[in-house]
Amino acid sequence: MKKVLTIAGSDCSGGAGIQADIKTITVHKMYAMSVITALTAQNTTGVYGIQECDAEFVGKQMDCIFTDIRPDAVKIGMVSNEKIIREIAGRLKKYRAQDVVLDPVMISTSGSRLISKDASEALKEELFPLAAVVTPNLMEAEALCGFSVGSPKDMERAAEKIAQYGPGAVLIKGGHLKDGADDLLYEKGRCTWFSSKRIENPNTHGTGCTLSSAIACSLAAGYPLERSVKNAKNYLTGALEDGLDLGKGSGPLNHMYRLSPFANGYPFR
Ligand SMILES: Nc1ncnc2c1ncn2[C@@H]1O[C@H](COP(=O)(O)OP(=O)(O)OP(=O)(O)O)[C@@H](O)[C@H]1O
Ligand SMILES: Cc1ncc(COP(=O)(O)O)c(N)n1
Repeated sequence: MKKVLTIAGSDCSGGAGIQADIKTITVHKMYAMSVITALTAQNTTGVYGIQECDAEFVGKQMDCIFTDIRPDAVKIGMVSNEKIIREIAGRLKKYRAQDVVLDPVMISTSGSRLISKDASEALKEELFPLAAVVTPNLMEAEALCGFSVGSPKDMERAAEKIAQYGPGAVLIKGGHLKDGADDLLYEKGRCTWFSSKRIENPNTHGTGCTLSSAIACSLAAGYPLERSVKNAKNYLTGALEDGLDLGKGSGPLNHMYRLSPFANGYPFR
């Protein structure tokens, strides 16, 4: 059984963060482990409170995992302050973690800041060089590269700039584009586009968390990055297309949307 670790914040309403990650990993028939960096009080309408975890305790959780059940891949989501980021980076290096997928979560769909302003620098310096791929959305790409990113051409320019922070690759997600929902993978100077039709569903809470966990699962299964992104995009599209409608705001995805193809193990071969 492949093992995948998520290092992220808890979303008590189950749509994003740790909960979305564990659902994704489990539906991929893999063993999910979690290091919780923060508790959030949130639901489909917004984020109403954040309780950060003590940084040393984040490190302790990582020690417990890496010295016992070693993960085949790691997904990183919400890491809200510099101390937590440094603790995570130190442990990833110490344990030589492989196949790290970093979702640089900055602001929630509902508009709340999930990372402190000064932590963005630490994220770039400490965690980007350890990641096989980083997966910013358009707004995060803007914050990282310092110019506005609203078109496919901008995405290509932004990816090239973000790649300079040292990750293996950059995937800029196009979920917030005006037309379509095309994602751009920039790897070793090469751009590959992953196109999909735009699904008219306002319930997109946790799409980024789900995509990054699904990429980590495919990497854990041994697929190369490009194919892993393709698999993850297919998984995400199915979970969004299913049209689950829960809560009063932007609701969660349906991870059980086609459970039967998963019955015999990893479904994308
Ligand atoms: N309406 C949509 N139709 C089709 N695909 C979408 C749609 N919205 C988002 N996606 C896809 O979902 C994935 C996540 O992209 P998005 O840009 O929404 O990330 P995000 O903003 O980080 O997500 P989150 O909502 O978790 O913060 C991408 O593969 C994107 O193309
Ligand atoms: C704990 C946690 N992690 C990540 C997100 C981002 O997801 P979204 O942008 O869909 O709100 C979130 N809302 N909460």
